[in-house]
Amino acid sequence: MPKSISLTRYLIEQQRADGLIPGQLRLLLEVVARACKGISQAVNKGALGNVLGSAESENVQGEVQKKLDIIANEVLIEANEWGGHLAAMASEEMDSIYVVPNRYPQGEYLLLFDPLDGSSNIDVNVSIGTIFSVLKKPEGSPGVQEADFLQAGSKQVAAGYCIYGPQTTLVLTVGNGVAMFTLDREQGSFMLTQEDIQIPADTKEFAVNMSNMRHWDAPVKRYIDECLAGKDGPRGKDFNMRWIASMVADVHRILMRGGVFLYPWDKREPEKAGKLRLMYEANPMSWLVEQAGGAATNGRQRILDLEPGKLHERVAVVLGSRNEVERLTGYHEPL
Ligand SMILES: O=P(O)(O)OC[C@H]1O[C@](O)(COP(=O)(O)O)[C@@H](O)[C@@H]1O
Ligand SMILES: [Mg+2]
Ligand SMILES: [Mg+2]
Repeated sequence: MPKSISLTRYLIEQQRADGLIPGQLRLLLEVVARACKGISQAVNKGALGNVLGSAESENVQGEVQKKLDIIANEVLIEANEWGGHLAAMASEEMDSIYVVPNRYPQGEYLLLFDPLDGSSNIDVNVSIGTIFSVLKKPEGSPGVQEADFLQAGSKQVAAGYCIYGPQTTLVLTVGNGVAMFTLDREQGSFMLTQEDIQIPADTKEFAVNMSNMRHWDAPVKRYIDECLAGKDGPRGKDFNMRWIASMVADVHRILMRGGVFLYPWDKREPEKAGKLRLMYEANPMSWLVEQAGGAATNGRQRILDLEPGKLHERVAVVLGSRNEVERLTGYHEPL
């Protein structure tokens, strides 16, 4: 890998050489990256910037919003609304879609985001992130409505996340493998630090919130019981466990060294398919994981094939090292 390739240069090369990125999409991704730099700065300031703590408001899912949830949402909207590449945006923190105001030029893309993932970790200085997904507005539909967003994850044209951890790192796919860029704070640029990221097919590490074990369905319980049985159990090997409670950080670890991540359906709220949101958490992460050679299902079906019924739809998630995802998916009865 040649040294010193910035995100801008990487995207221009993808546009030129591979024709994978139309000009408007390239500009859109640069704006998202710029917004992430702004969010990273706010995260870094922490208490000094008065950005920690609760905002005393609730989002559409009934979750108490943190100040940084709202700041990150505003940064993303303000950065993206005037550039001319977007028709509308949707966010975990907004009830309905945000249509680009008439005073700005209208573009052909739809941007979805979880502005701040891992909100419970904001105040305790643990890695958090921004997750994003880009879709194309369906052709021929006048204006833009929520229904335009309801496309399967397989229709994404770009997806990624930015993790605010010991380093600020942006991980991206446009359907040509997964590339990673680390923020060089002296230059103010994201620099390419890894290309063609691959998740090993096998692993000895799982990530799940074990405190929910008594609420799980039998196939999930069986899978974890077998991992816990270690060398003496049916798997014949010892497993390690990690749970950061920021999906972005758990998925980042899996992209870096393998592993399997589970947030299954459970009996606490049986009417919900899962905790995580399909359109701006599971879909972008599933595409990244597949592009890195891994797999992602809801226990039965490939996540990228699910047809969303609503913007804030929830989904059960199993993703990561291919053989583990296939094993757990195999434990579920087919539909
Ligand atoms: O606290 P729990 O139940 O373990 O849930 C943790 C999960 O919730 C999330 O924080 C949900 O994301 P938000 O912070 O964006 O709502 C995931 O990132 C994480 O995997
Ligand atoms: Mg989230
Ligand atoms: Mg969030």
